Amino acid sequence: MVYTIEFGGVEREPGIRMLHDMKEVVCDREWFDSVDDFELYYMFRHLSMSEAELKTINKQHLRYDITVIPPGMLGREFVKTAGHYHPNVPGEEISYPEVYQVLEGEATYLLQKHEFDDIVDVVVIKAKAGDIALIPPDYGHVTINASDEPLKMANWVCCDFASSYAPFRDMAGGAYYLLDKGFVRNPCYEDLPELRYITPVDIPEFGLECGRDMYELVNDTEKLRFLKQPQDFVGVFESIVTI
Ligand SMILES: O=P(O)(O)OC[C@H]1O[C@](O)(CO)[C@@H](O)[C@@H]1O
Repeated sequence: MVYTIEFGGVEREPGIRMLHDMKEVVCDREWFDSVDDFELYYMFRHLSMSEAELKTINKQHLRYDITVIPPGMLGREFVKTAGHYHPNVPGEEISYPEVYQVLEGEATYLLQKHEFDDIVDVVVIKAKAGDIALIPPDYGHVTINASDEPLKMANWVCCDFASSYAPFRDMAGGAYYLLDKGFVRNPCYEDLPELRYITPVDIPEFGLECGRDMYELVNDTEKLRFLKQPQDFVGVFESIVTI
């Protein structure tokens, strides 16, 4: 039976990420080779509470999604998303950012920044229900559910681009794996910086407040312009990532 959620009074069917979609990025290869395929997480994209709001969201080139990641282990590793980067905004030297909010459960976000062939920064944000986690431009990201409850999270993102999964696939996953014994380095990456931990914060410039449902920004989409024109908000991104 398909796992569904209700949003805006409508039952929604998900896109489903299967274990086999994650073939290249799972740490525990022995475990991977020993199990049959199964459903890992559920992606409900292009959501809105009403048709009128969907029109507003589409007109603004935005997308509001919900993702549900049931708890579980991929062998020794906690269940996670495939990991992706976003492309640069056309004509700019900066990539599209994204913002997540945990709706239920707990998330561990792993963010990593490339400069040429090097990873120059790796950041962990641990977030609980209500918390906001901003993915600044130029950071690839993975979401991990390291709890024993389902993780339900929302995101706002610009809908004008396709995510890039290849950098994570080519390196057998993110810079660090979160195993039952804690974070370990992914040996495919050379010269990794130490993990940095930052905490979820309110971002008043973007109308984002921990504990306040960020879907409400559908009524104030100007606040979400940073998702489409991040080049105008570089100072705000810098202040958040250095906290
Ligand atoms: O498997 P992916 O594409 O990394 O997706 C995880 C979630 O991230 C998003 O792509 C947003 O970045 C959601 O639409 C999706 O549900």
